[in-house]
Amino acid sequence: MLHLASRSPRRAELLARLGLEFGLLDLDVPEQRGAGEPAADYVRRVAREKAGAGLLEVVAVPGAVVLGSDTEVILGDRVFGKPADAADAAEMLRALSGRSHEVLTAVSLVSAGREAQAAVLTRVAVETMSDDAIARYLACGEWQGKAGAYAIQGRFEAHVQRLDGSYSGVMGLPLHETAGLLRQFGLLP
Ligand SMILES: Cc1cn([C@H]2C[C@H](O)[C@@H](COP(=O)(O)OP(=O)(O)OP(=O)(O)O)O2)c(=O)[nH]c1=O
Repeated sequence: MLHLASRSPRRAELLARLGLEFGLLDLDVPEQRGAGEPAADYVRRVAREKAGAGLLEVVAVPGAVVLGSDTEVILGDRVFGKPADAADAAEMLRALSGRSHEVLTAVSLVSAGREAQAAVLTRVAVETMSDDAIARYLACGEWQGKAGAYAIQGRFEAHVQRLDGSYSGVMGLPLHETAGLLRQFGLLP
């Protein structure tokens, strides 16, 4: 039985598209990047920790497999997680305006005896946004709880010039790579 260790409704919606049944685990795993920790190591570590924390909850269930995932927005040496408030979100959007950044999502699958992971990097080019355009976007509220203060699956897509990589990965769960991991665990044909 598969369990999704996530509070993100997007991840549940995306996973459901693969057509398999799964349970939901409500966990709160701290996301704190270590000093000097490379972004890719950080995203992979947090995804593994989410899956590992989930496994502790269901370890008594025979055949339990847990999926954990993490998404961060990377701009040079800066890593943007979920903004703390509107001011933080405004700062992130000003930094992303008029340039390309990367969205990195790692997915971990763990069971009692096994672990596997995939990570997907997607390049996203954002048009130049005026302060007014940023203020209008912030007013719609969709930035809340999203890495980098935007949700590509909503109004923000109008500001995206190009995307090279995985659209579902930007939303939080790259479906092609996730299906590959689930196949390795015998959960998908
Ligand atoms: C960039 C981007 C991020 N996001 C979301 C995906 C993730 O839910 C969130 C990044 O935060 P995460 O810490 O990866 O996930 P989460 O806290 O929402 O959920 P959980 O840890 O319980 O699984 O940002 C979008 O929905 N659209 C986007 O375009």
